[in-house]
Amino acid sequence: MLLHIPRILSPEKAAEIRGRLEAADWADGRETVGPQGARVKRNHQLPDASPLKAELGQMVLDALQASPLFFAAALPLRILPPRFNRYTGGGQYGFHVDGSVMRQADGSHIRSDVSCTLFLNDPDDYDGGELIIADTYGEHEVTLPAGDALVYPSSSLHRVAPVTRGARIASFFWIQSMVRDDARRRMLFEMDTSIQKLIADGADEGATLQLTGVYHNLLRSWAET
Ligand SMILES: O=C(O)CCC(=O)C(=O)O
Ligand SMILES: [Fe+2]
Repeated sequence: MLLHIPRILSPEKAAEIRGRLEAADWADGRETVGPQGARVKRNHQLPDASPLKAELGQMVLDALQASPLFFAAALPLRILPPRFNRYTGGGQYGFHVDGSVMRQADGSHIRSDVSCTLFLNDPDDYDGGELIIADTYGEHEVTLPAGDALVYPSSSLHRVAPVTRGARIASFFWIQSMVRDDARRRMLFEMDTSIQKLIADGADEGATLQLTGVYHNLLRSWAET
């Protein structure tokens, strides 16, 4: 499931993070991928050991905590510390699939079920830079306003088109979901959003209670914790 999540960060918070990133020491993005990714990856990232990465990453995690839509869509169990990237001067990231199991600093591992790009500047600031995700319906091209995020299955082939003017700045990270299967996670998300709408529309209480029970019982049988 591809889902646009508006306003994870307010425009002010996104601007604050951008300001902090302006003076940052960027490293070659190829340092954090395997050989397959390195062949097609041409961008910059904050180094994993950078204190700024940890500080800004915590701001992103705090903002995610406050987003019920992100929670409903990703059903996060663990989130890898957010990273930050920048594409300029033709920088791009060719088609690749994200690593399936990622090692954390403490030696534990996270399975990537859901990938997320949180856009930190507006599409007017650059040309190109579309996040292009391939699925069975074809290719979806996405650029979003600063502060908005896209979640997409980590299993999908995706790429970032060359940035031919300006700079594209984003945070990106991976989530191990309580529900590993994308199709199940999508059904739960759709059920959750319809229940919320029925409740907001004042639907019959007994019926919404029963549906809420079905939601939780499905989650109970599918969730890994
Ligand atoms: O920059 C992006 O939007 C995505 C980056 C990406 O796909 C990755 O680093 O694996
Ligand atoms: Fe990726």
